[in-house]
This record gives sequence, structure tokens and C-alpha cells, in this order.
Amino acid sequence: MSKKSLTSPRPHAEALEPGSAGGPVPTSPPVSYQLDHVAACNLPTPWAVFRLHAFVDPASGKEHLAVVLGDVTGPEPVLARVHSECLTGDGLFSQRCDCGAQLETALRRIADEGRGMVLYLRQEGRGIGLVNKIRAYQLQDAGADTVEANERLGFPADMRRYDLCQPMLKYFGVQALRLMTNNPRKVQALERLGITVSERVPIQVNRNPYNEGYLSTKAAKLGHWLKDKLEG
Ligand SMILES: Nc1nc2c(ncn2[C@@H]2O[C@H](COP(=O)(O)OP(=O)(O)OP(=O)(O)O)[C@@H](O)[C@H]2O)c(=O)[nH]1
Ligand SMILES: [Zn+2]
Repeated sequence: MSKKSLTSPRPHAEALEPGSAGGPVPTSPPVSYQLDHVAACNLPTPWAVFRLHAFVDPASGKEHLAVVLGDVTGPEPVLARVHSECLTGDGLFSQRCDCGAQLETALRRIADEGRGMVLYLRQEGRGIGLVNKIRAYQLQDAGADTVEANERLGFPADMRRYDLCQPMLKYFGVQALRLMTNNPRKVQALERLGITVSERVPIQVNRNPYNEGYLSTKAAKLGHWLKDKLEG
């Protein structure tokens, strides 16, 4: 690591507005996002051939994805996951968290039903960015928990925003979600945006020796609904 980054007073976060500091829901008013739908293609996976849609936020240049199966337009609630980017878990098989297993489970469940969507939001590391998440992991390797590590780096526990779900759901004509999550603040944040969450579907997978502490801290400090027993 360079001397400059070691002495940086506050690591630079991603270009997202700060949300709740691990509190109940983001307190700042929802931002009205204009997302551009740029392109769509087939996405063959082991479970189904999805449609992959690329959106761009013109203000920040940030790219977001929707992975869609079947006809999601209309009043029938859509089985959905709002997934925050985790390169280490989603792409590098990291066992430090449950993200990769949750993403796979969500896609598999949607394939089983033949209808649903994953909104893949590019807010890595709960909004602090990839390098800062690795800084946080370094602090966790030295004994901090996931919340303490963020705070020691000068960040709130969770900087994510969900405002950009609105234009994505509007694009597809989705009216209500059956949301796969264990995060009560995610449900509250979406409902605060006027998005109907008709059902919260638990998605508790891949508890292992490497993420045991991480999951316990999420339950204790971030209020996640996590029970000891895992689902399939
Ligand atoms: N800052 C930080 N971010 C992390 C850490 N572990 C995972 N993440 C990020 O956390 C996000 C996933 O959030 P989680 O808190 O695991 O889960 P959630 O999306 O709030 O809730 P679920 O819907 O139940 O999965 C991704 O953006 C990960 O990159 C960590 O130790 N520190
Ligand atoms: Zn993760």
C-alpha cells in the first residue's frame, strides 16, 4: 500500500449518497434517479436462460444490471432479489460472506418458478467500494467486526441506497415484489420509495466457519433476520 493511501484521512467512497448509519432506514429524501436502459441480451446460466439488461445512471456513469426471467409486467408480485455488488463473494467464491450463495440461490429459485428478477446494484462493499471493503477486511483480519471496521475507516456501517430500483422496476412494469432478503432495512427502504413488498422471502444460505462472525454481527448490529438453521 502506498504511503499516501495509508495516511489518507478518509478513504474515498463510491459516488453514492450516504444512507443510514446502520439505522432503521435511510433518512435523507429519496433521490429521483433517471436511468438509461442501454442494451439487453440473453444470459444462459446453469438454471435458465435469463435476459440481462444494462442500465446506466447518466449522472454518475455507474452501470447497473437486471437479470430477468419470464413476463414480470403487471400486478402479480414478482419473485425478486435486490442484490448489492460483492466482487469477492459473487465472482471470487469468497466464503467471508453469503453473497455468492445468495445470488446463486436467487437465480435458481427464479428459474424454478419461471418468473422473476435480480436487480444487481453496483454498490460494492455496502457502498464504500471494493478497495475500501478490502481495507475493512484487513481490519477484520486483525479482530474488528464488519461494522467496527467500516467505522474505523470513517464510514457508516451501510451507505447503500435503493432509489435506483424505482426506474428499473418502472421500466419492466413491475408492481409488487416478493423480495428475497434477510435485511429489514432493505424492505423498509423499498417501501419508503413506494415499492410494494408483498412478501419477504428468507434467503439464508452458506453459513460457514469463515462467515459465522460476519453473520452474527449482521444479526446483532444491523438487525438482519437470521436464524441458526439454513435453507436450501
Ligand atoms: N463494508 C463491507 N461491506 C461488506 C462486507 N461484507 C460484505 N459486504 C458488502 O455487503 C453487501 C451485501 O450486503 P449484506 O449486508 O451481506 O446483505 P444485504 O444485501 O444487506 O441483505 P440480504 O438481502 O439479506 O443479503 C455487498 O455490497 C458486499 O460487498 C464487509 O465486511 N464490509
Ligand atoms: Zn459478499
